[in-house]
Amino acid sequence: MSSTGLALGEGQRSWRLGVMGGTFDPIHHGHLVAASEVAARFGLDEVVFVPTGQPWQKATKKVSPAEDRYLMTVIATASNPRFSVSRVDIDRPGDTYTVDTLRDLRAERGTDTELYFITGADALSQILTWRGADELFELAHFVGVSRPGVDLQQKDISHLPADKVTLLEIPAMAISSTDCRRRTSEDLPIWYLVPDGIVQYISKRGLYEVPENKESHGGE
Ligand SMILES: Nc1ncnc2c1ncn2[C@@H]1O[C@H](COP(=O)(O)OP(=O)(O)OP(=O)(O)O)[C@@H](O)[C@H]1O
Ligand SMILES: O=C(O)c1ccc[n+]([C@@H]2O[C@H](COP(=O)([O-])O)[C@@H](O)[C@H]2O)c1
Repeated sequence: MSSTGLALGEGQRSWRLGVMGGTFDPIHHGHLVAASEVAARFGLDEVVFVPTGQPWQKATKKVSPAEDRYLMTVIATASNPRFSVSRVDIDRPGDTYTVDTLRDLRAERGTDTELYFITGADALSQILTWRGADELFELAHFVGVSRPGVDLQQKDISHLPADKVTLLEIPAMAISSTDCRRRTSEDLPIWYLVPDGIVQYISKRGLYEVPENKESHGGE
């Protein structure tokens, strides 16, 4: 890794680190394809997956324990040498904000690391509602990826700094965590929507067995 704390020498370039933040409840192939595609298109050296601690925008929904979401993310990414997982968000108390995620990764990896935050294009168009929106663009470049149901041509990002934001069409994967949870609760298969190890983990831990609308808010 280039994050040695020493200045970069001549001919060396900074380490390009993709940051894929998500609730990952559970992680699925849509997330993995998005990370892989952005890595290829931006020449990223590594993509770090960062499971959220407490996603404040999902405060009224039941979210599985952070350790389950973290372990599923580790299992799903283990076979790719360029993928890694960070605990920065789940180890930080309180609600999760991306500005804290990026500050922590910057402090951990050093200033010779360029950060590329990967998110759905739908989320990206809302980014000015995120905490510390101005600082976000100083810390990272933002890549908004397509997902089924989101028309990139319709996304207006003219209010965002043009040199800090890119929209990227990726292979369409009509998969959502919501649908994986619903299918599990209805005893329908999720094979091939998520990596095999995630099917096994969900079954072993009994996650999502009760329909979401029958549960009270739980989480941590
Ligand atoms: N199928 C997909 N294709 C591309 N991007 C996706 C896909 N699913 C999720 N993402 C993006 O990955 C990031 C993390 O997503 P998240 O963990 O919330 O998954 P999700 O499937 O959207 O979950 P939920 O259905 O519970 O809202 C978000 O920025 C989201 O837009
Ligand atoms: O910082 C914020 O205010 C903020 C608001 C909404 C979402 N995010 C981040 O966007 C990523 C995807 O979030 P989600 O809820 O779609 O899983 C995840 O890393 C969140 O922490 C961040």
